[in-house]
Amino acid sequence: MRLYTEMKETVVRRLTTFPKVAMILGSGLGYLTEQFEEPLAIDYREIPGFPTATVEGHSGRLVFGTFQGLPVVAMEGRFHFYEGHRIEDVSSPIYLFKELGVSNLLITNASGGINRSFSPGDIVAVTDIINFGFRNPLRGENDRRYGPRFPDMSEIIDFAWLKVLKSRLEKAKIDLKEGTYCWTLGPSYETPAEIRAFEFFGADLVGMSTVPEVIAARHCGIKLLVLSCVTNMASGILKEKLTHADVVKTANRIRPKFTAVVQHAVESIKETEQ
Ligand SMILES: O=P(O)(O)O[C@H]1O[C@H](CO)[C@@H](O)[C@H]1O
Ligand code: HPA
Repeated sequence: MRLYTEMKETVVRRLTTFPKVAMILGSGLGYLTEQFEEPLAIDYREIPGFPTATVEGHSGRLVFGTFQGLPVVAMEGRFHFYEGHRIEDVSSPIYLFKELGVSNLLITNASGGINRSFSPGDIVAVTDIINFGFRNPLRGENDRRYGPRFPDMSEIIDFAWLKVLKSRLEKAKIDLKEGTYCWTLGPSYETPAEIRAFEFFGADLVGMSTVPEVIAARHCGIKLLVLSCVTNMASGILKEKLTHADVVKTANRIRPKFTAVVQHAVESIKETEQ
């Protein structure tokens, strides 16, 4: 689509190396870009047609650099449907990544834990999703240059990539759980009755992002891994009230562990290619 090539042209003018790996950093997880060598930040406002990030904990920059020896780009701040963006704009960064030649995408998010074996601070590899936002970014005319009209969704992530990551984390004695992520539109948190319903339908985690990005990544064939930080137990599971300030606080609390898991995830890419 013309829009994505325009976005690409603006970004490319500033780059010396094309990224191989892209990351979308969830609420409170933007600190990861501090680990990048030779960082180059581009404000979303500089990119034509790119939406702007409005949520606290999402600073609104594309940061390029080197991480674990690989050229990377990270979104410090993602787009959520509840901010008022069109659903196709929520997923537009994925197509920019595709245009830039990105082969691997690591999506991260903050989520509420529905599965009672999870605790705040846990990191969960998302292995499946439920679209309870009932919106699809592929609605409308399909651009066949990116992918098919009816993309397969039977395996949303790259399980070979996850396998390597799990074996690395086992050796490093870092715990990684697995689960199904359920998307709600937000921005209000869920009610206890909604969480009971989502639990019945097989959800382990709940959040207000990720699913449109996953659908777009499957559409255009980028290898995907999704890591969720459980920042709180979902509504009604504990007595506490939910606040975004607490979500960001917990995401910050697990900074060393989360950084280590992402380092291993990027290192794992090298191993899957051997
Ligand atoms: O999914 P991310 O962007 O990490 O953020 C999560 O945290 C916010 C709510 O606290 C919502 O935006 C929810 O989706
Ligand atoms: N619900 C929805 N989104 C979230 C939550 C939650 O409990 N925690 C972090 N993001």
